[in-house]
Amino acid sequence: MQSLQDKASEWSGVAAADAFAIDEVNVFEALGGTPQPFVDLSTNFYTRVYEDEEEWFREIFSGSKKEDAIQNQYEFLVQRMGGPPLFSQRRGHPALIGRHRPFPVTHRAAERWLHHMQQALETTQSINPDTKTKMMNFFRHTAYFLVAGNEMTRQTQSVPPCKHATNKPAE
Ligand code: HEM
Repeated sequence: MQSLQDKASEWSGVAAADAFAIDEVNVFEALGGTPQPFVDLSTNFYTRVYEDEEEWFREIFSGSKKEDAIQNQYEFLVQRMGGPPLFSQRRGHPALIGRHRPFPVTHRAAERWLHHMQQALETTQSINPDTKTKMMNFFRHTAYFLVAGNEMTRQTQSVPPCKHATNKPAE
């Protein structure tokens, strides 16, 4: 059976090695060792999401306050990119597939999410070009990993561990 990682690579067009190039250096330290670049990116991203002209996509986020969504995302990114475990301290294990279970994470939604993230990255000055490329590969792969996970959770309750939420090897 094709694993979620394999599906993520196939659907996103990003090989696992490129998706996890973010683990080859400590991105958090490379960007100055403060949460600020991640706050900038998440604010930029969610401002686009909450103002999206496509109502079907904007609606997916209607259950959360924009400020909370920004905090959840930037704390996750700080942690995942090599900084302190801000997300887990406040929210627990990232468990991304489980946390996205209430939402329609379809191929179409993934493309819209990635469109906003691409634009947010392009207009965030505090992240250098090389890091932007690495982060976008991680985002593309993760988005499709979540699409594959969303399809799977409709069939089963248990989800396998993933490398998208931790840089420790999958068990
Ligand atoms: C594929 C399309 C995606 C959709 C439609 C989607 C949708 C959502 C929604 C509606 C929320 C709730 C907002 C909140 O209250 O925080 C959320 C939260 C979150 N998403 Fe996504 N997401 C997608 C992709 C991603 C990707 C690619 C990542 C990581 C790289 C990600 C990471 C997160 C995190 C960390 C949270 C906060 C979870 C929590 O604190 O409970 N999402 N997402």
